[in-house]
Amino acid sequence: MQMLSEAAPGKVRIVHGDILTYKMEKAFPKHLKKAWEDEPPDIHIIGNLPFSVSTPLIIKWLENVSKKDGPFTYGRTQMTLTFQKEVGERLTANPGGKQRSRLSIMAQHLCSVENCFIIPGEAFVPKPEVDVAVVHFTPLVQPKIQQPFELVEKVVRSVFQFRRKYCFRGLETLFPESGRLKRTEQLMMTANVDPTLRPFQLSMSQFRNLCNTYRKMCDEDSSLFVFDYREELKQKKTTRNLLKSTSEPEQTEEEEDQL
Ligand SMILES: C[S@@+](CC[C@H](N)C(=O)[O-])C[C@H]1O[C@@H](n2cnc3c(N)ncnc32)[C@H](O)[C@@H]1O
Repeated sequence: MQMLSEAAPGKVRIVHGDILTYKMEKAFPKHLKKAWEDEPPDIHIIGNLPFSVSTPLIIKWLENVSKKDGPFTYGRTQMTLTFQKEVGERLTANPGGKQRSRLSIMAQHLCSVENCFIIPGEAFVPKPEVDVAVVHFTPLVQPKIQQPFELVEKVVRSVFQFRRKYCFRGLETLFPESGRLKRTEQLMMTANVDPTLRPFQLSMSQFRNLCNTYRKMCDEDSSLFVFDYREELKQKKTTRNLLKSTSEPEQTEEEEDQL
């Protein structure tokens, strides 16, 4: 790095810092800024980071894309980053694909994502245990789901939490126990999604319909978005433990899923 800086005086600036906290919005000259609808700016983020950093970082940057802040205050800044091969496959997986997951929807609803090529592990010294995928991201002018990042995250996380079950099972967890079945049916019918599809089979437009319908339900019931299924489970467990001495232990839904 130092040699690179010396070989190109005035052209290379090296910043020693943590990429997870570095304020990228201050890194480049203001005149490079482009309007969001314009072509991407003359700024390209390239990173070959440890896998433990690149995955949390892409989630953070996807949130920045959604909010048009951080590196995306300059417009639709493009990124080329390396990931463990399997993570690269998840980022680019299509509906029905084995690797279709939360990351596929979170990345593809905000960016056009391209798996450029694979670098075999042997290319590195010391050789890592896994192959490396080089993935390119260009933020979309119009996200495919036009809802806040946190809402999309919540719906997508719920769908994929029971990967091998019908998508109905995961979506149920968006609703409190009282009225859960009725509201899940209402969500699926309004969004026109077959409840017996598996999470990995859902298309982007089905996720969009689910997010839009869930948003309407949240607008009608202000307590819905903050509802936390895990918290409800925890409270049920506490109540059960209190009653344990007088009754047989009951099996919770979460435990059932682990069997
Ligand atoms: C796989 S090496 C790549 C080195 C070089 N960039 C290349 O492509 O040949 C990963 C580099 O990321 C650096 N790194 C690790 N965590 C980081 C972080 N949080 N912020 C910035 N750099 C980090 C490491 O020090 C290491 O130099």
